Amino acid sequence: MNADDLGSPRELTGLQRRRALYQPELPPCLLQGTRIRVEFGDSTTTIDSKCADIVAQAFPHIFGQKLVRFLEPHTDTVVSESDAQVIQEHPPIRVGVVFSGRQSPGGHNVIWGTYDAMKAQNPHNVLLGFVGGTEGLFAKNTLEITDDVLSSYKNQGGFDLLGRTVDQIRTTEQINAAKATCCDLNLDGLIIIGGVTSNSDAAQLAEIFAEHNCKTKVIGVPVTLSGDLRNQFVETTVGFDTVCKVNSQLISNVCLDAISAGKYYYFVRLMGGKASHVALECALQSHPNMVILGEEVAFSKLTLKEITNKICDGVEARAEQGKYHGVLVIPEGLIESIPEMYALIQEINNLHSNNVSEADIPSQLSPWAAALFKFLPSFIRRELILHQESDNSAQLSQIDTEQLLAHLVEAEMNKRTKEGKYKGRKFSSVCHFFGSQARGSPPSNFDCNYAYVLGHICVQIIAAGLNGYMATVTNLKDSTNKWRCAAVPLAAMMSVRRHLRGPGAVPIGRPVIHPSPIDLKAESYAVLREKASSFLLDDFYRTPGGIQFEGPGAGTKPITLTIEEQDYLGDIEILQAYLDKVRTILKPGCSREILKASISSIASVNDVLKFMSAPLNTELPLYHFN
Ligand SMILES: O=P(O)(O)OC[C@H]1O[C@](O)(CO)[C@@H](O)[C@@H]1O
Repeated sequence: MNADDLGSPRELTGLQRRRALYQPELPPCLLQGTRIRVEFGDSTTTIDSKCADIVAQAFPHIFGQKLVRFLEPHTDTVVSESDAQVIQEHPPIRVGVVFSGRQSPGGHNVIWGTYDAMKAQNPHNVLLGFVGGTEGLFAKNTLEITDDVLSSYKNQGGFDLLGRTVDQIRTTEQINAAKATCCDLNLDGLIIIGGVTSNSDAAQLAEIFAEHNCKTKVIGVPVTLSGDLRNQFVETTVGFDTVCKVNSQLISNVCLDAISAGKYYYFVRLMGGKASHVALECALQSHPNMVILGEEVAFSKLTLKEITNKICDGVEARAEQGKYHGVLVIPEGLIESIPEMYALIQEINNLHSNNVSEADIPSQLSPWAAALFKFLPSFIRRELILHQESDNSAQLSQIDTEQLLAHLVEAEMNKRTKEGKYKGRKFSSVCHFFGSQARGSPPSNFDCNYAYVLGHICVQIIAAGLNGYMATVTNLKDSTNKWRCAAVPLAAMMSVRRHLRGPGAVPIGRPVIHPSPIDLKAESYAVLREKASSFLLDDFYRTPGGIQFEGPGAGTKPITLTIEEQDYLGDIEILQAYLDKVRTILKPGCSREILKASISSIASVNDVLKFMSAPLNTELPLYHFN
């Protein structure tokens, strides 16, 4: 990457110029300018109480800190004056900000929000961006953020204002370099923008700074498209909303393309890290025929063979209905959830950690792993041994799991054909990986607002002198004026993995913030499973459309369903009821195709609602049946 290309003014298109004019909304507590009430709540331990001792030992300086809320100064409060304060004085401060995670729509607005809040507190405040991500931090490569610098990056996608590199502040050398930079630049605060790994690194840095009496306060901001930094304190991450909306649109386009020609199976893999939040959300939005989540595969311990058979059974069932097209959605983390693949990847990771070269890895695998490795197509073998991610795991974005599955499904379908078990047309597939197509999108209004608010909160955290905290906002499903702003100790989100379950469980590894998996007991997953056979056979495709930033279409989409769960469940129930009702009044001769076309063109749930409450003989809204 050429650092000279970063941070320079961009030539904006008409849409980008309009987007730059969008003014993100702030909740009331942040509208009061500099008069904000800081309220200290309970002391924290950790989200997994069984690890509290280990976390306390690893982070003696930042463990156990209090939860903090930011409120309007006049808010009635039940806490004593010693537990709340309105900071009156704002001497000039110097703050650094760094992108330490993969690009995610909305990241630029964290910087904008930080800048605006700093300038409102004191016009002499200085915000320095580190050019080239964490490597820029180590090398003290800065760009002062000004109105001019920001002007072409407001509400825009990408991370190209500052760029990013290794996403890691972990080795002694890296930590020392970061410390030297913060001391030399006399920083009061360092804001680290990223996901679970970067926020774990932020905690480590905060601990070391506290131990060495370094005055720089370290703050983490939850920004990752994966949506996996989610726990009792964090509802969602910046970028997840946009990425799910864009991917859902892409999937629904693929669905309509598939049904139009009726000849291909589309295998779509979605970027989103180890957890399957993006895949679940997009499946609920677009209703592809099949979706296989990593968490359910891990839970049921499904092998590669079983997954292949499951897909082939779906293909056969559809062929019986004369359908030779379909759409399968998988998360990129699926590969690691398949037990035998997980074990193989672990062996490869261990060899990497022992500095075995990529070329030598195949010959050093254990016999069973070598056998599995040999069975895999050569493109997957090549991808599996690529060098590791910054958290020492496999590079999921580089492993074409959708192509592996398409390859195995085709082989199995050919076998079934030869054996006379499958008599349908030849199986044919097209593969897609949707990653940067969505990741580089202009952020949705939700992500613009969320990121901008988090930037403001970072400044309040630094003004309150807090170290080792994450900026958070809750109540996100409500309008911005009901959002609740807070700061949560990073140590409170940490836990340690265990080897086994139960009393004999042995903790392994150091405490970090782990990605949260899909909760298989959650309502959203239950809906997906309940509708699985309808999705598989009925081509119940849903067209959420592209993001509408303004105008009549802008307010029609909910934020991600996993936050808006209840509203969505209503939506899907209504659609199903609509389908049932349509079926009961179909005139003889109305073809199934027409019915399907009408269902997939439903424009608004309100139309359906109106129809549902009308008498049975009412003419169908929007659609005509022969
Ligand atoms: O584009 P890159 O560098 O391959 O990064 C992709 C990775 O980044 C993430 O978005 C976040 O870690 C993962 O979901 C994905 O595997």
